[in-house]
Amino acid sequence: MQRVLLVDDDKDFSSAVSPLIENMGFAVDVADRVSEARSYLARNRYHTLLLDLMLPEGSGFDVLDALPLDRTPDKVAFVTGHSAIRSMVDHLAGPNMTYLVKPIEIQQLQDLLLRKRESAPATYERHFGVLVGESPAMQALYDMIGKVAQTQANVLIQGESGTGKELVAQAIHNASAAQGPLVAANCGAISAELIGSELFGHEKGAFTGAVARKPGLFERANEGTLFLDEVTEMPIDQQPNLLRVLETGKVTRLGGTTELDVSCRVVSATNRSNENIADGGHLREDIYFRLAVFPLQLPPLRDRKQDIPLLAQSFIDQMNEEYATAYALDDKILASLQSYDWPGNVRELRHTLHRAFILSDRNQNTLSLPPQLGSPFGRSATTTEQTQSSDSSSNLQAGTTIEAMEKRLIANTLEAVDGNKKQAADMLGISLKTLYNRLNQYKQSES
Ligand SMILES: Nc1ncnc2c1ncn2[C@@H]1O[C@H](COP(=O)(O)OP(=O)(O)OP(=O)(O)O)[C@@H](O)[C@H]1O
Repeated sequence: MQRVLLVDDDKDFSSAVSPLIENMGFAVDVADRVSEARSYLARNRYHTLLLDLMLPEGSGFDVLDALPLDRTPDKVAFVTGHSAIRSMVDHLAGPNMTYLVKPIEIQQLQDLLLRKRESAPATYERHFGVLVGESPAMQALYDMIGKVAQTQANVLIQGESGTGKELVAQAIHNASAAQGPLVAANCGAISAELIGSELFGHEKGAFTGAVARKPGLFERANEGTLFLDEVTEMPIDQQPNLLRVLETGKVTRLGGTTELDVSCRVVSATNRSNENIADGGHLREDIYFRLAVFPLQLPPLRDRKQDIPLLAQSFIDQMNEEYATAYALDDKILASLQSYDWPGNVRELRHTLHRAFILSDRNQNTLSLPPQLGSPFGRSATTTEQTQSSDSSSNLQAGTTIEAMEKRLIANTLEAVDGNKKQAADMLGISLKTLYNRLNQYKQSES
């Protein structure tokens, strides 16, 4: 939620205006002196600063003087009892500076806060260098990331596909004092035969094809963070080896005899729910408790739709930078992005904007969205009937590529088994590894 800072020593005025601002969908902080305002500004970024000119300890300008460069609000309004202030503010003002004369009318506040919000590009912060979003759910997540990063606790991140689990692992690593690197492995994509050697390393000659000594991922992540994505897809017979390393902090390479000390935080991730992990026997209970010392649940995007404008703006900014373009998002586009449920979460949003970016007319600078939002991985925006009829009409249409058909088949199968990749691979008659390879290919071609 965007924030407003109200700096005024007139307590009656602050307590009358704050609820009005809150009703307009903002969080409000109130400061009654310069030092308090500065301390709020050091901690938060504000959409609007409402500033009384005359304050204990100085003036509203003293608050502005101390504004951190990266915390410039979208708009500053001086609040005064004297209309004579107008000429002064007009003289000083930039396009985002204005004034309000007491008593303030609701309409004036709405014009100031809401009109600006509609027309200005959303501004966003990258929390821990990577995560965008200011919804209460994301704020709570940042709080937990900040706390757990100060410890060495292992973290299990759960959430639907595309909610940002990998990014959260990066955020935890960034926020920690780790000296070593972040090393990532996708447990579902490594074959059962190779996973031991990938994680723990091997000595030369340990098995056919082991032509040289290879350190494992645990060793490479020493003093850093090991990210085990899709940890619940790790073959069950490999899990005791993992447990041993987690318990002892020692690793023995395959074919080796020496125990090596390894010290790293293990952050793991899964799309599976707690019930599915337990009932499906995907993770041994003892491993679960070692990995999930600190469990984190990522909210789906449909439950934090106020993050959509910020995320969308961040993706458009990235593309504009990469292609030296100047596309903007208008209110109509934002409204239609916010009206969709994004079953594929942030990844699907990003993909849709990328597609829109490619399709848009570069001379117009305004992005045009595809007529239908969503991807083959989307599950809820269209009704089942709509999906079935569109499927049946296009299933065997001449001109569809085999690759597109394969992608659709994989998407539909995953949908039918509620995202369970093992079951989907079985139904499709391919190995889990092949399924992951395909999904990774699609991911790469979308990003
Ligand atoms: N809060 C966020 N801020 C910015 N980008 C985000 C955020 N969350 C997700 N993304 C972007 O969305 C895409 C998917 O994120 P990520 O790969 O971390 O999801 P995931 O939950 O690990 O998905 P999967 O379970 O399918 O592996 C990436 O392009 C990532 O950069």
